Amino acid sequence: MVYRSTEYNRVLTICGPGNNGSDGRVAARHLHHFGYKLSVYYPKRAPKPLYDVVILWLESPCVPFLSVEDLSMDLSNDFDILVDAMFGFSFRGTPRPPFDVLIQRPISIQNHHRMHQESPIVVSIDIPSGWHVEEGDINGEGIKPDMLVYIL
Ligand SMILES: NC(=O)C1=CN([C@@H]2O[C@H](COP(=O)(O)OP(=O)(O)OC[C@H]3O[C@@H](n4cnc5c(N)ncnc54)[C@H](O)[C@@H]3O)[C@@H](O)[C@H]2O)[C@@H](O)CC1
Repeated sequence: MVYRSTEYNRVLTICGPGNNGSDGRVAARHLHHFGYKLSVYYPKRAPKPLYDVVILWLESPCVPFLSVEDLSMDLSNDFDILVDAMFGFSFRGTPRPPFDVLIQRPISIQNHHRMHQESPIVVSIDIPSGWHVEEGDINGEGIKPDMLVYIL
């Protein structure tokens, strides 16, 4: 582990509506068992049985699913790691609500805090959210993660 749970304990996983979001919830489950303190934000739930199973694995007092009201304006106060599981290789165009605002939150944290104080580490799964799978960060508004987790 590069970012050990003893140092980087509080993790927020932000999940999108597709399989990238499912990867995020599976990652959350594993991280919980590795000793991290997990929270999951999954604002746009897709009605798919497989996705429901992954939610059932997770939903417990130990891994809260947050509502938008639970998210503080400045996520850097509450979390040491943000897991970006919003979009993977099927992302197209520019982000639609609520992800237009959500994608901006890790980016603005990185821009505002990095020079002055510690900010949460941003870890993207498969593809940084907002990037086109082949053409990259076309709009220049995608997430620039500290770490990308990609499994061949
Ligand atoms: N297919 C595979 O081989 C595997 C895929 N996996 C994961 O699944 C990801 C791909 O999953 P999906 O194909 O479900 O796609 P994504 O999870 O990348 O996203 C699809 C969802 O995003 C929405 N969306 C696309 N563009 C949007 C925009 N501009 N604004 C708002 N919503 C938008 C779509 O309507 C759809 O609901 C991969 O990147 C990877 O993380 C892994 O689970 C393992 C295997």
